[in-house]
Amino acid sequence: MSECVMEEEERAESVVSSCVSLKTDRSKGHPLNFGIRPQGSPLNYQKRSASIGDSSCPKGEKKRRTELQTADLNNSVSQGGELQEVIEGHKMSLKRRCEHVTEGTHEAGSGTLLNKIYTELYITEGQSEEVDTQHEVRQLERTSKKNIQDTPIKCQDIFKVLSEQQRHIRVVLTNGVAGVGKTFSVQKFSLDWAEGLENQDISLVLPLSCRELNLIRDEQHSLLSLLHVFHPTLQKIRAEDLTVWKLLFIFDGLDESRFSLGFNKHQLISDVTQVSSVDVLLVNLIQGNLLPSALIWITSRPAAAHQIPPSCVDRITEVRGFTDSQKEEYFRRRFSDEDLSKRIISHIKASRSLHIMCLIPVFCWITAIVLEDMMTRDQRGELPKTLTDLYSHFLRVQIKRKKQKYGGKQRPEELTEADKELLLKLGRLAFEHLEKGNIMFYSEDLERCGLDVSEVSVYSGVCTEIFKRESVIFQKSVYCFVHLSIQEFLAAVYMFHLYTRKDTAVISQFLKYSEPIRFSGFAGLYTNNDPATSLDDFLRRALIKSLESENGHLDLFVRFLHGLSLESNQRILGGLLDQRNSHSETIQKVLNNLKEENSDEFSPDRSINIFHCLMEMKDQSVHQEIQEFLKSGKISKRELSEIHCSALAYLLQMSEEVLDELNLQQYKTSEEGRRRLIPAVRNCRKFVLAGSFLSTSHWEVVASAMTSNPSHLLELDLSKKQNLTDAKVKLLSSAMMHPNCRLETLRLRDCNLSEISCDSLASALRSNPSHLRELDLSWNQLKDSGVKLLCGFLQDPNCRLETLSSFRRGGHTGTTYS
Ligand SMILES: Nc1ncnc2c1ncn2[C@@H]1O[C@H](COP(=O)(O)OP(=O)(O)OP(=O)(O)O)[C@@H](O)[C@H]1O
Repeated sequence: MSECVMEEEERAESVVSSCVSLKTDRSKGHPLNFGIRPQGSPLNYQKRSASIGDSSCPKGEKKRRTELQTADLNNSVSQGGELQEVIEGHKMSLKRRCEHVTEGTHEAGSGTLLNKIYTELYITEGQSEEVDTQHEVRQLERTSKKNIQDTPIKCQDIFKVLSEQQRHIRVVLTNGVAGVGKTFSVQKFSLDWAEGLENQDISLVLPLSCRELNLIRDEQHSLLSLLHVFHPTLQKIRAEDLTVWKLLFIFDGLDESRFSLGFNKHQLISDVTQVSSVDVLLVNLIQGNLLPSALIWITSRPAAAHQIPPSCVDRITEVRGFTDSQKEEYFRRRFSDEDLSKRIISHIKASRSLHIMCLIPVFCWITAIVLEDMMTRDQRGELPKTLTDLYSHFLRVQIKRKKQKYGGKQRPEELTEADKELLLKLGRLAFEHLEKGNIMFYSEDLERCGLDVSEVSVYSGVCTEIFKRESVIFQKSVYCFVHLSIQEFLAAVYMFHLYTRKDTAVISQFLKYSEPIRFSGFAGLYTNNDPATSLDDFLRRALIKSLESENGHLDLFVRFLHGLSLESNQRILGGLLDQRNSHSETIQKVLNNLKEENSDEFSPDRSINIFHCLMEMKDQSVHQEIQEFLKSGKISKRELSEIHCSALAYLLQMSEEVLDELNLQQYKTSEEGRRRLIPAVRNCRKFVLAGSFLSTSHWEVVASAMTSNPSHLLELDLSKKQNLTDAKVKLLSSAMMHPNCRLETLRLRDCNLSEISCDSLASALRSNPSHLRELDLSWNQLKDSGVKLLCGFLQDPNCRLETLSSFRRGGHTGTTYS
């Protein structure tokens, strides 16, 4: 081991408690540049600060101790009080920035105290699978079940070495869906540091939001000048200071960055005064070419996290939102009126979908705003139970707040023509950018939709101006909806409005199918450009459009669209939508369409959204029938329709209990119905799939069940699947290679396996050999070469296989290994 590596390990050891062992290969292959040791690196300080992480230390005492330690550090690294002053100045400035939160309803900087409302979040080390392929609201439904195998980690500990297997943690990547609390975590971490409470071994915490960095993406900067721009209090620091201090750079919201990180091909930079573009500086920092001892924390929504190569990351964490008790804690902290918080908590507990949604803090915030308003005024209406209900109320509360704040002659509940116009322009912005997948808008984007920037800032609860403070440095403001789901809601409001106004041009453009219509139910009914005439026709075509989306980016939009067709929801919106189309016969037609929809061509995950649309329309019949079906225990007796199967798949997937066996043949339903049940494979131990034909999207769901964290699937029986092509075996084999896969039994009897398939299986078995106990390959016409490939695996010392059955059609005997 080279000397410099040892030095790095010593440093790593020194910042955490003494029980840490250095023996690990976790950071193997990480391109850390250990060769450059910062001059006068404060090793001594770090050793002395080892007890900082001691959570048993009372807060006051901890603060006093850490203040002494920080002072000690700063004296040792700076050659005078001047730099100490710089640090103190930076701490004060950061504290000012972070101590208040802006939650959309306040002017920047004038909001609530962070420490008053901050509620501990559930953060885990590692991350759940397939987070990047599904719409975020669907992900949250899936992640709402807490996994037993998850390792929780506290926000303030993310750079600490917590187990014997870990070594120095330099780069941390924190994933999390929109609104889950990543920025709040960054803010809390920074505030605790600035107040001298946590992580005092770090000399400077330097948050840099990617939104802000976007604004200089076309400029050239050195790392030093970048810091001067974003942290003006650091004007006095020099290049040498950066190399001796322990710095933490926080890049918040990688998903919002509009620059691309080229890790493979970029200019090498190791000097903090060398000028380049922001993306190149970032890549060099992450790779450790620039300031190799600096800590880096990157936060991102899951879809963008892949930009950072795994080899550069020492720890991945995932913000999972609030656990059930944290949800309650949130509402208790938020309201000083104990009775009100109790009533809100019990309402949320009584509504399953609201309760699930509140896993994400931003939904807690929306729910808190709506329920507080409804419960504290004299109101007779029903409390919201569906998402459309909730979001309609949210919009109404925002309108009311605006009226109270800025005055106006009419009653706060009433919408003026100007209000309507403004909301619809916002809706247009939301819709046009939702289609393109955009969540951030510049003034030009607003102007294109006829929005006056000053109007938008008045609606601060709906569309937040994010760049207030920085406007001194930058001329450009950036806007976004406070949460993607609000953008989706307003987009649906806009689209529904266009429908009621018969604005066929935009509607037809939106509904245009990407391919000729292939559905049996639709054949001959429409041509691509036919305008939607009736409400049921319009909603049906919007649904198909959403089913066609690969990542489900229109799922929530289409759910809202269905919800908005109900008069009860339109009424909440106070005249924003025309109510003339919602006759009960039309509504019944829409419901029937949803129940009879043929969606066999799409992923079964997408089909579940049809059931959600039904729920948004407050049709509980399918849900109730499935609950009765489950209670009856007679699963093979009752005939199930396709929509029943989607509802069942959803309930089984979300169930707290893991199903022992999912055998598709046991259900009395059509072939499509069986395929719609497949998402339930994610929550069962044994999956039996005989007969049914599955397309790639179905196999992908099975593979995702094998790789999810944790994976419950222990036994997979695919016997008699003659159409198990090489490509599908390859998909399954790749899933078997995944470290999360725990499959113990795999039955592939009579599957017509080719040599290529045997090869894929053999490589999977070799790369992840420790789980599989039983492999049944009987009644396949395996060639000798295929058998040889598989037998190679039997010699692997890690092979745990106990039974390998390989009868051939000719009747050779199988072999049992123990
Ligand atoms: N720990 C928390 N305690 C209390 N409220 C929270 C917490 N975390 C988040 N929130 C609420 O959720 C909102 C969204 O949080 P935040 O901006 O941190 O999410 P995010 O993960 O950064 O989202 P995005 O990816 O959309 O930027 C906050 O404005 C706040 O209302």
